[in-house]
Amino acid sequence: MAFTIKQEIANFGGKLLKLSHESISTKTTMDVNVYLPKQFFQSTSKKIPTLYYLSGLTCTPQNASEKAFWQPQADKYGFVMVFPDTSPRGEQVPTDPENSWDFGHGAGFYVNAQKDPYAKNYQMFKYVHEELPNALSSFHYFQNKIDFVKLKSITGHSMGGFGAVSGFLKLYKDFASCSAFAPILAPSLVPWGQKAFKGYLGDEEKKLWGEYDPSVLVKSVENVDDKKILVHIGSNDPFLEKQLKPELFLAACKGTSWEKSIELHIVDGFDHSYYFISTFVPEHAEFHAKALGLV
Ligand SMILES: N[C@@H](CCC(=O)N[C@@H](CSC=O)C(=O)NCC(=O)O)C(=O)O
Repeated sequence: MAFTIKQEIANFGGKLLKLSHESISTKTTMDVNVYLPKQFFQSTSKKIPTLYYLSGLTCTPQNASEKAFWQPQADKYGFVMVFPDTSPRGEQVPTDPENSWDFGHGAGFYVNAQKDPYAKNYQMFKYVHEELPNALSSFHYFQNKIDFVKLKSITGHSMGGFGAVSGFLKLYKDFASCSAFAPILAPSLVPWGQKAFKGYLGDEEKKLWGEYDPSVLVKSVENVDDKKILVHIGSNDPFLEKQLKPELFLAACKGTSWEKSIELHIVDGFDHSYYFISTFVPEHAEFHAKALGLV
């Protein structure tokens, strides 16, 4: 499917492209930002790997593009950044009946909805993990110089941190590495996750909840390649105790192949914002660059 280039912006050593395309999965127009590092504009025989960044509640592709400062890191190591949107949007797309910001528009939770009226559009897992990488691969602008499908890693923030870890565990072989900032890692047990899973997957479908919940997935996905998951959470995060609850995820990992593979850092004084995220982006960039064979 073709992309429309809405804006092409010189940024650090490369370019930020603001794209949109018609999605088959969501049946809507989807926005996505792609940062092309300086290496894209130099002659290279090797394909450039990709780091996908999944944003949190209320975000569009702009939040992280403007405030996370991934771009200088992408230039430093030579990876492409992809910033997808967080949900389908538009007047015809149903949203939260309560009009709250934790469900519906801007809150697709990276699952494939099964419940009406959301199932028609909220197919974000399929969109992010299948449709988008394949569509980007065939976009002529990129001249086949980028590997969007086979050489990729994933990261994200909050709802997007959940999406990154959930997607990584479900598609273990597809990703070189995974990290997350303030992720929701036990969604079935916290209010944001319960509301989203109930609305998109159904209250009666607890088995389906487990197919996305990282705290359930770690019990069945074998970490055969001894991959690590890097996580940072601020000690002053207002959502730490009610929504993030990293202790539940650590407890779930106990006795599994993931027990020694979660590198969790609770960092003193930081909150939930992009001031926190941008502080630790360089550490996450290096972590992914190593796994992608760039250092
Ligand atoms: N209602 C507020 C707060 C919403 C918020 O904090 N959103 C976070 C993600 S929370 C978990 O997924 C966020 O990333 N906000 C965008 C930002 O640029 O900080 C609001 O609407 O901002």
